[in-house]
Amino acid sequence: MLTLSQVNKRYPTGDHALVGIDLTLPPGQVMALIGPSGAGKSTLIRCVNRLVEPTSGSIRLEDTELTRLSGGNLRRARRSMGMIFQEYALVERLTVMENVLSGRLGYVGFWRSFLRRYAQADITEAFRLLERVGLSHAIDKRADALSGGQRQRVGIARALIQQPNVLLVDEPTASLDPKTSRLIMRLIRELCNERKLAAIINIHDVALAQQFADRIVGLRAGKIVFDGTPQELDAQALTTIYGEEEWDSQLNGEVDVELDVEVNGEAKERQTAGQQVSRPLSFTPGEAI
Ligand SMILES: Nc1ncnc2c1ncn2[C@@H]1O[C@H](COP(=O)(O)OP(=O)(O)OP(=O)(O)O)[C@@H](O)[C@H]1O
Repeated sequence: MLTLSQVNKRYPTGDHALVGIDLTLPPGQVMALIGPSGAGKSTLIRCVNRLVEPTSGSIRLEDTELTRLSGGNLRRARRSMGMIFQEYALVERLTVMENVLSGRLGYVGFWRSFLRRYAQADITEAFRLLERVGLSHAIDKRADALSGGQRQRVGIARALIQQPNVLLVDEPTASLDPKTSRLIMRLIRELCNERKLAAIINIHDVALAQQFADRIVGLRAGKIVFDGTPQELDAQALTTIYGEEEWDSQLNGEVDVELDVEVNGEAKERQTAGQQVSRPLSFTPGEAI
C-alpha cells in the first residue's frame, strides 16, 4: 500500500507543483494519472521515489516513511519501486540482457556490481522476463539497435526484475505510435495483474488510461480534481481536469474531420466528413488544446 498524505512540492522557482495531495494506492491497483501539461503528474511520481524532494507531507510505502530516508535506506526503498520512463533510460551500448540485469544492481554487492557479475537466479529470471515481454529473440542485441516499442519492453523487464512492490510509470507511450502504445499499456496491465502489482501511470492519452487503468486520478494545477473509475470519467470530469472542450462529441465517438482535397494538383477545397469511430477514441487533450 502506498499512501500520500498532504504532500506539497514547491520548486525553488516558486512553482507550487503539488498542493495538499492525499492519495492511497491499494495493492494491485493500476492507477492512471492524467491532467494538462504542468499539472504536476511527473512531480508526483518523482516525489514518491524521491528523485524530487517533497517540500512537506508524508509518503508511506507499506511501513516505511519514504520522506525521511537517506543513504543506504533510501537506496533499499527504491529497489521496491520499479520505474518505467518515457525515454526508456537504457544504456545504449549494452545488450538487452545486460540492460535487464542492471535492474538487479541495487541488490548485488559493490564488487559484483562493478564487475557486472550476476547470480544464476537473476540470469534465469531475466530470460524468463524477456520471454514474457516478447524479446527472447533479441537478448544479445544492443539497446541502440532496438525500436521504441522494444526499448520500452526492455524498460519494463528491467523494472520487474527488481521485484518491486509498486511500479512508477512516467509517460510510457509518449514516443510510441498508437498501436505500439496500446501493446505496451496492455503488457503493463497484464503484468500488474499477474504479479498483483500496483502502478501509477502518468499518461496523456485519456483513451488509453480509460481502457487499461482501474482508477483514474485527474490533476489540475497541482491538486486532485477527479478521482474515480474509467466509466466515471465523463465530459464534465474532463472539463474539470482540462477545461472547456467539446468532450461529448469526442466521448460519443463522432468527430468531424476536415480534409484538404487537392483538385487537379492545384485548387484546394475544404470538405467536412462526419466520421464514426468506435470507442475508446484515441485523443490526447494535452495536444488537442
Ligand atoms: N525542476 C523544476 N524546477 C522548477 N519548476 C519545475 C521543475 N519541474 C517542474 N516544474 C514546474 O512544476 C509544475 C509541474 O510540472 P510537472 O512536470 O510535474 O507537470 P506534468 O503534469 O508532468 O507536465 P507534463 O505533462 O507537461 O509533463 C510546472 O509548473 C513546472 O513548470
